[in-house]
Amino acid sequence: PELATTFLEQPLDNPLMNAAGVWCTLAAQLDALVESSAGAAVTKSCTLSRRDGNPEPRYRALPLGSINSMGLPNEGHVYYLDYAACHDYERKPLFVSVSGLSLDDNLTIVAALREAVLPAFLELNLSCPNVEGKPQPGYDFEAMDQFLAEVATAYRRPFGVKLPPYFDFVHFDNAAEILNRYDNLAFITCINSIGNGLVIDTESESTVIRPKDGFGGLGGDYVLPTALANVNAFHRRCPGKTIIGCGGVSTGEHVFQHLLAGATLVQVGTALHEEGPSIFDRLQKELRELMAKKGYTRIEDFRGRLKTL
Ligand SMILES: O=C(O)c1[nH]c(=O)[nH]c(=O)c1I
Repeated sequence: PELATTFLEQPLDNPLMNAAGVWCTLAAQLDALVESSAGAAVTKSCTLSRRDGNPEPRYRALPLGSINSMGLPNEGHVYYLDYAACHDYERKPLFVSVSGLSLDDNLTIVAALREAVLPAFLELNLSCPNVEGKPQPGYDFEAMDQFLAEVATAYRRPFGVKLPPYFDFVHFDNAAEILNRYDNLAFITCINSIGNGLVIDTESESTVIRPKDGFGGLGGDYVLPTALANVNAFHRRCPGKTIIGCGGVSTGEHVFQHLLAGATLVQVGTALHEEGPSIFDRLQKELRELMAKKGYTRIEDFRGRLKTL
């Protein structure tokens, strides 16, 4: 079976990539992703200036996934624009994730990305749940609409957004109605971590991460059904846009389910953090085996064809 696919008319060897924030904060990590069999790569969400992020421990792997409150540690937007300027786009696409701390910061970063005239894809992160005192725009529809109006106008080129998970059909409807207003908003990445979960260690009777009294974003097995729901909800509501699935992927079967739900590309976070970039070989092998068993030769044979009862 063939895993080759296209994204915004660009050819990719396969639909797999990292989730923003995982294995992508430093150039050496990004180089490892470019060397790996991932079909594409995305940079750590960046702010205007470099940030240390939250105090450690701020990430914890768990039997069923992970919890994190990294606090947006990154090298500042220029570092990632420089990386994007040196990337070989013939080899695989590169996405630049942007999560400015204000609308003005986002506009400054987006303007710099546009001035650089690079083939990189902008993934505007509206869903970081871990910066104290900063509510995430994805849960404030007025703010989200304002951010998108200004960024869409300033950037003028195709871009995408990284959304938080929603849990209510009215929220799916309201978010989709906003996204559909922007013609150059070309792709939607669902989902970011499920924000502000609390993991308790019974033996020590304590939280397991330091920031925010132990509250942090959940990833891994915990979030797969929510991720699939958000992928399918926006696939149904935004027919003109491309969906990137993210959340709960650790096997080829999970990749298959995201594609069935309507995703075009599939991002891997927690499992990549734990297994390393060789995971992309395993996921492709498992996906090919599943496709062969089902008699599919290409991704378009089943992508978006989830049946209902
Ligand atoms: O804490 C983080 O750095 C972080 N952590 C997440 O789980 N999602 C995000 O978008 C971000 I910007």
